[in-house]
Amino acid sequence: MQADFFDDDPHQPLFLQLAMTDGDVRYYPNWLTLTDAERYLQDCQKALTWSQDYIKIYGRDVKIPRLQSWIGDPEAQYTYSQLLMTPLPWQAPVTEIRHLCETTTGVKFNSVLANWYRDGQDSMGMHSDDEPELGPQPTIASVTLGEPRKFIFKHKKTQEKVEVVLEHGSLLVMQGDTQQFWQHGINKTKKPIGDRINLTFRWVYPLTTGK
Ligand SMILES: O=C(O)CCC(=O)C(=O)O
Ligand SMILES: [Fe+2]
Repeated sequence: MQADFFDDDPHQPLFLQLAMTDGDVRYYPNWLTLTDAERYLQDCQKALTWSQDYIKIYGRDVKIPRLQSWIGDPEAQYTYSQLLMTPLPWQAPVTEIRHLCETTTGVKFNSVLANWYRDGQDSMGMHSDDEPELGPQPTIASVTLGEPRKFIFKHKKTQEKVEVVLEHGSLLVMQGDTQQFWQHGINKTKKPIGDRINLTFRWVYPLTTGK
């Protein structure tokens, strides 16, 4: 990973600005203390309602390779890979982490997609979080708890790749034009690895009915 370290505001945690054109991605290692990260990992595993959803690929229903939970304010309905997700109510661990994300980024979040990668065979295909309900330049705050995984960015036009290992207790913030120009994802790995929970906080604009 190529990056510059930023420490311009002593009241804000340190972050690395990833070296990439057409995008704005910041990585905050050790964003949470180890004690908090451990506690949040266990609390999220226990407290959230997890399900293995299906997505349509070429007209067929395919089980996604991870568990998910969609949480948010009631109006924050969201389509993910053609799946309309109605949010579950906020719960203690995610509400706390949401406030920490809002403090670090200076933006508000009304929903979170939680992903549970149970082992190396769980993954996330390359995609952009560019659904219309997220607006043109969404800020997405992505918190990692548990096993570190390699996060891959791929530029949509130049195919350029940028990789960053997302560590336990870290925060990744994607903003500006990042979703317009880049895809991101997590590959499977044969390494014997354990659980990772990722929380991606978003602001979802309520869908208009066209009336
Ligand atoms: O697990 C991750 O780090 C990525 C999750 C992600 O890209 C998403 O939920 O849209
Ligand atoms: Fe994503």
